[in-house]
Amino acid sequence: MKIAESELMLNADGSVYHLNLRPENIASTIIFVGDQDRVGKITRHFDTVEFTTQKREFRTETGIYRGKRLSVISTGIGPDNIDIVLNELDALVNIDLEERKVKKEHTSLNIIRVGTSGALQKDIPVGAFLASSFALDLNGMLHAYRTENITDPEIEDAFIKHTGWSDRKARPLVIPADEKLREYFNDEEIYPGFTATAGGFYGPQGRVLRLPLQDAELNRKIDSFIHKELKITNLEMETSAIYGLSRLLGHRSISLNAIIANRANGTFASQPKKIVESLISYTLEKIHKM
Ligand SMILES: O=P(O)(O)O[C@H]1O[C@H](CO)[C@@H](O)[C@H]1O
Ligand SMILES: O=c1cc[nH]c(=O)[nH]1
Repeated sequence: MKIAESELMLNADGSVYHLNLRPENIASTIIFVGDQDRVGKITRHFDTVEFTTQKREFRTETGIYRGKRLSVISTGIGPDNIDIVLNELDALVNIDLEERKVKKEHTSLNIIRVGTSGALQKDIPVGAFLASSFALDLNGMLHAYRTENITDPEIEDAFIKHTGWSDRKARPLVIPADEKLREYFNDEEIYPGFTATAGGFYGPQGRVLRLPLQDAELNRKIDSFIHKELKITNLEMETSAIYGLSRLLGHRSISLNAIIANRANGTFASQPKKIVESLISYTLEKIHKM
């Protein structure tokens, strides 16, 4: 079936609407970052950069890092942007853009997020690296899709009960990382994590500046949730959306985060950029050996 022009929007040069990319512009291993300025901080380690583009917050650079072709894409902030980035990347590899038809053969991408995050547990220090074994979706974007086969209702129900989760908010969803990537990034330099993904930075992550929260105790209840030794480790704004859409579309993903704040201790890194730089070096070395 042909996909209508209004559903798969393309630019005049045939590139996908928001990312400005054509199929030949991307590698099969893609690093996601939130911040568009982080793209160059990664590709400056590359031997060569063959392609660069940017539209809005979505910057892409593709090149060679120690013999391996990689793309780096900035996703901007939040799960709503991940909906755009993952659907458009998937279209680049799994839809014939000229015919506007889904290809018979499926192509799977490797997606590795290099992000920043705030730890929720006192014992995960600022400066640590964390690989999310699981994601807890607190924002709801994924409910637009059929998620019943990729989520974990047992943990979700326990979390809903423990927190007294308001039924006026979207049901939280638990989604695992890709098993092979999780195994590969399971080493002593990096904390294994259960990452909560919020739809905002302030209220949705329990921060109070001037506005009172719907549930002032929610962060404390998230911190104290334990299910079969699993504790929620950190808060950020993309991981669950990446895991959910990757699973639904048949791609492999893992999210790595530089811990730049500790919410339980009330601390913030004096040099967050340095922590991100170290996570970039760590990640590139691991990808090189993959
Ligand atoms: O540093 P990035 O990758 O953007 O990640 C984190 O930082 C942003 C908020 O400051 C959110 O996108 C959050 O997920
Ligand atoms: O606390 C934090 C730190 C970085 N990014 C977030 O989304 N939250």
